[in-house]
Amino acid sequence: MIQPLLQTATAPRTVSVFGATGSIGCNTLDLVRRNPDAYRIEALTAYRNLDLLIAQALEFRPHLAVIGDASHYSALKAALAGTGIEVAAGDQAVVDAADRPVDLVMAAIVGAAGLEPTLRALRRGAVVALANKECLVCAGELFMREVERQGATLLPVDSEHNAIFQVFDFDRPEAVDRIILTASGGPFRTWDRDSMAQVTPEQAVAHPNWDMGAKISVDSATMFNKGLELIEAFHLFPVKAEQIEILVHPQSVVHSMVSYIDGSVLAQLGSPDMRTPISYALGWPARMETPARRLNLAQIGRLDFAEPDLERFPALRLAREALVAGGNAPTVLNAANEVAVAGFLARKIGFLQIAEIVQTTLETLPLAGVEDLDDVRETDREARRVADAIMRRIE
Ligand SMILES: NC(=O)C1=CN([C@@H]2O[C@H](COP(=O)(O)OP(=O)(O)OC[C@H]3O[C@@H](n4cnc5c(N)ncnc54)[C@H](OP(=O)(O)O)[C@@H]3O)[C@@H](O)[C@H]2O)C=CC1
Ligand SMILES: CC(=O)[C@@H](O)[C@H](O)COP(=O)(O)O
Ligand SMILES: [Mn+2]
Repeated sequence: MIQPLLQTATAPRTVSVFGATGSIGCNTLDLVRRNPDAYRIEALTAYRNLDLLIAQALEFRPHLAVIGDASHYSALKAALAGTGIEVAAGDQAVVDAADRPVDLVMAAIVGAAGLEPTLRALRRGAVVALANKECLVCAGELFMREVERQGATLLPVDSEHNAIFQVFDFDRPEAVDRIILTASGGPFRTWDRDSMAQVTPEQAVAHPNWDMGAKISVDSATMFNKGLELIEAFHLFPVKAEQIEILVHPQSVVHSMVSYIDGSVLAQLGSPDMRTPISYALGWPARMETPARRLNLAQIGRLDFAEPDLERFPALRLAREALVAGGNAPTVLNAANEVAVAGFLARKIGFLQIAEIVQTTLETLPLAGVEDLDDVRETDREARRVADAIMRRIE
């Protein structure tokens, strides 16, 4: 049983889970299930997975269950009738669910769709456990400005950023030399480009180490995931872009490292199980017990590291260029990637065309400043339109 510092036996921590039906959402609820006295669920949100949302609502008895796809409203209402659980549907209802006062919000919606509810939660002053990296890619500066303005607490859940969060000396950032983001290299780490041209969605979502949703699994395979994480790290930690390195580490045991000016390198290690970083956020500032397999380095025997290959994985180059260019470029990169990944999963385009579509979209749209959230929304819409048009030409 956990014993977080901010909790007493009579006051369970209240939690809302956005993206409850996804991989992060389910892992979060698994930890809650194992610690029933320590947490109470306020709101659960899903998008299309009605059956799972109903099952989760019946098990965890939140005050509110929201389905993003409004066509499921009646079915959700009927299934939860008589339970006392409030029901809502539609995109706006997902955002409004973030108004519910809670101790912690798990932001685990996939894609830029997570931006508005997460911002709403920040504005209400919730502690936000952030899995949704696309928030920071498409609106990093505005998002972090909002965090500062609200004095909000942001707890990184993405395994690499959670690792860095655990070993970064926030009191002495000037002592940090570099951040080293580890990358598994994905299922095609050793493949040549000709072979990658033929891969199927089934092969691309089969990550060697992690069990994740389809979109992030494809991102890992193209290595856009590491590109998005580069931009995510830039916004989360007080370092310059050139201080963030990417290092291929196929075993996903060292989750990331911070290198200090005295030559010390601090790393966080663990079995690849998202329940460890999720638990760090759920229990924060205390640690809680998880069922993650204990690391046995003697059994693992060796850990490998290598430089990333920017020729075979152009996503890494594109993401760094977008970060350095700034302005609307990261928003465009993220939106085009979301469109291209969806197209690949729907078998409209080939694997290598994901990065091609992102690159062409970036080349098509002029670099411009992003002043406010309306600019982000407009850039996101326009980039999706352009990426979609490029995809149709390829199809
Ligand atoms: N999975 C992992 O281990 C890791 C994930 N992350 C990040 O966490 C986030 C979630 O990833 P993951 O759990 O894998 O994703 P999944 O695809 O497994 O789950 C996504 C969740 O978001 C919901 N959703 C999808 N589209 C919308 C929308 N338009 N509006 C509202 N809700 C929506 C889905 O609902 P439904 O299923 O009901 O349609 C589901 O609950 C991503 O940003 C990812 O990059 C970061 C590190 C590790
Ligand atoms: C679990 C997690 O945080 C993922 O982002 C993971 O890191 C993906 O693995 P890659 O290193 O292959 O992108
Ligand atoms: Mn990650």
